[in-house]
Amino acid sequence: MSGHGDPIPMKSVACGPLTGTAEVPGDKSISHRSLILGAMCVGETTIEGLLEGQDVLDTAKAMRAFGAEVTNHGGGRWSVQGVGVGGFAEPDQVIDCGNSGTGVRLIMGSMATSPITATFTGDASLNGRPMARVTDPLALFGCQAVGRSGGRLPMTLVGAREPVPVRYTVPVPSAQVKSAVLLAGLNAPGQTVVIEAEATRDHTERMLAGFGAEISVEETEEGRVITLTGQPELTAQHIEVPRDPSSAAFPVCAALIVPGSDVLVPGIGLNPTRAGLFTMLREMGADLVYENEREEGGEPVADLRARFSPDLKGIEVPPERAASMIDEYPVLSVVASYASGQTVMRGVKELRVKESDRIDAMATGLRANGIEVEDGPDWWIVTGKGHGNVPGGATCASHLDHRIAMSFLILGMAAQNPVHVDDGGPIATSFPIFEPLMRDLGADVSREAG
Ligand SMILES: O=C(O)C1=C[C@@H](OP(=O)(O)O)[C@@H](O)[C@H](O)C1
Ligand SMILES: C=C(OP(=O)(O)O)C(=O)O
Repeated sequence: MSGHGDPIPMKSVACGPLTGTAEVPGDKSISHRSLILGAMCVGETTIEGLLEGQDVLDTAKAMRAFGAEVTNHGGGRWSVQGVGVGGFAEPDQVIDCGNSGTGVRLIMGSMATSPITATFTGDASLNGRPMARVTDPLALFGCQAVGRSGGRLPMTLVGAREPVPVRYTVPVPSAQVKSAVLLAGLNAPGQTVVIEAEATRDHTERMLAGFGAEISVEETEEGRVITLTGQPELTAQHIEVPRDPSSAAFPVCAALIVPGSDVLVPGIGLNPTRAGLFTMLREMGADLVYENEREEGGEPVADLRARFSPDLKGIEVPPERAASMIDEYPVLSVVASYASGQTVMRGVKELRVKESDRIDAMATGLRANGIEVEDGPDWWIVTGKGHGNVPGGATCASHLDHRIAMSFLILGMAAQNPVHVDDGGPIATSFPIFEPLMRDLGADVSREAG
């Protein structure tokens, strides 16, 4: 979905206690991978609980363009009839990945070692994001890429005719880069090795093993060394997608700052490479409890119970925890605004190349709402006002970024004055039911006349 509809201005107003159960949608990362791996295996993969956000719908459409049969059976049940590793057809249309960095980067990896050509584009946000981080390692397999200056979309990839396996050390902490290389390695003969100095989300490794690939992970002094044997026959799977911890973050954080709240967020994936925010919140003094801890479909899962926490303390976020909570810094900065003292976030340069420059977007909007924020190239510090003292009252720009829009709407739920966002439209990319779900809990979130 390139481009974007008319802006949807929204506001949130301080509300009474948030109570009840928040059933957030399926995990975005696992949803993308289910469709892509489903398309790359032989047979029919069935998926339950797929996230039906626009990012994932765009990946579903892309997999159809590469020749897979993708069917929506309703109620979050989907199936993919795969074409096998190396079986992708050449798309006869431009692949539009909309707002999704994960979608475009993983799909580029999955086609890079097939003898086909594909052209990729996205919306204004995605077309501004760096792609060389993916096309550089894909070039080592023999894939050529031509795009706009600065390695930006739109971009055409000519897949390698005779791919060679690769040994690659990922230079930035990025699960998207790691995954693109592993997916490309699937159709290269021999062993592809990916080394990451810092552990990032490991869904691709787990799911590749689940689909029957030969893959091993070794912890060494260099970091995590992942070895994948190319040209396996992947076998179709049944996948139950756990609920998304990055979406759960919004009702959880709202409950912590709205007086009297008590919210249950069931069935949340708590893969340690994703759960950094919840650890942080507990260290800040949040009343956040894991109930009914269990394993589902190879991923740790629990029900999260979040209650109003009037005595939150600002703390320093360990930089080595950044990858496990990378998408949660915007909403963490909102909670930090209601804490006492400073929340210090370092080693977070990657936040500047997401759907927006998230440090800049949050710093600007928080300052406009009366919060003190300092920032530098790879750090920022939020000085909390303490509970009850957040002024609010400003209109914040969401910059085509779902997490920025949702974070400012959470800010407004306990502020002295309503908080407005110029465009809530992007929320549909990852959390299409955000508005009704938050309203059901008791939040006063609404759309405003444009
Ligand atoms: O692999 C993934 O599913 C994702 C990886 C992260 O991006 P980076 O790889 O750019 O850190 C994250 O921000 C994104 O929301 C999802
Ligand atoms: C960074 C994100 O997504 P993507 O990179 O897939 O656009 C996100 O969902 O916060």
